[in-house]
Amino acid sequence: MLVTGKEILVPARAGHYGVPSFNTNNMEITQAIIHTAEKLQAPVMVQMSEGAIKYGGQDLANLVTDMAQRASVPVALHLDHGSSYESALKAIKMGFTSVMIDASHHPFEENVRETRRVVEAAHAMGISVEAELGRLGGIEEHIVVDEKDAFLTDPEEAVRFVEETGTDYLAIAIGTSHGAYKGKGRPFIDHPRIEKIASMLDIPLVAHGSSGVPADIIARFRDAGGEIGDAAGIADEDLQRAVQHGIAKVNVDTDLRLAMSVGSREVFRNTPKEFDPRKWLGSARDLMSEIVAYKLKMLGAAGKA
Ligand SMILES: O=C(COP(=O)(O)O)NO
Ligand SMILES: [Ca+2]
Ligand code: NA
Ligand SMILES: [Zn+2]
Repeated sequence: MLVTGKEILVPARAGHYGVPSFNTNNMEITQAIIHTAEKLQAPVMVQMSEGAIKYGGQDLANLVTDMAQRASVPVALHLDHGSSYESALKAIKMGFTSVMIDASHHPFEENVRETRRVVEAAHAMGISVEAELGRLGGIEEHIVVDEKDAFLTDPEEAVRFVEETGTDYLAIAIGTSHGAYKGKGRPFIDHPRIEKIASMLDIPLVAHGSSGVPADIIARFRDAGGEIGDAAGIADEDLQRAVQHGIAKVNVDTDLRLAMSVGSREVFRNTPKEFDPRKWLGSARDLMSEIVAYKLKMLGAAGKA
């Protein structure tokens, strides 16, 4: 069933498990996410960035909301990194049941103002809101935040921010970053900071940049002709500890991008004569489904529908 993000994330925080929020851009990714969640009887969130909206538009939004409505588990359609009030409202008009307003690169007061506007409008329409305080390293679709400008979320500021905005859940910067290169070796996750914020805020917390960038997928990507540098992701143990302490939504995009690429590239490499798209798209869907299943189990969402 199609539900709001709040209906999925409030139980997740209370139950000390994480719900992955996977980015989608097409039918196969969406099927891998929702069909696997149904198999594992897990709640799940499907998210579209503004780039995905540009790429798939209402066609893709309708595909997601239709599959979500027919699903046997709770599914939300979430706007990832909404960059303005207009973008958030447009997404709600398109059928999204959860919207992020990402104004975290602005000064605190401006972030509060922008976020509060979205919260008032979204709540008037029964839609839940994600906001962000703090700045992740890496590339957020519309802005590049380089390391020196990245700053971790201040707990006291977070309390003030939630009081002044009324946001339903809060994305915090605690050491993760977007993309395949999250740092040399195992990225530092600031668990004391997560635990301090969680002790002061009872709303669900969100971890962006949480892909694991698994070594076996990276090796298969290279073996199938892909080129990638020394990629590194977030360790499962760090996510499993984080979801014990307030993180309820775990954003994953890179891992499915890599899996989709590996699934298709291996078909191109193994069967050069193949020209039935269902062969490489189906292989991509299968590998993405494996990744989705792993995440749902690892984060504890399996069986929680
Ligand atoms: O935060 C993310 C995705 O992060 P990854 O690049 O680690 O998948 N989307 O909003
Ligand atoms: Ca941001
Ligand atoms: Na988001
Ligand atoms: Zn993100």
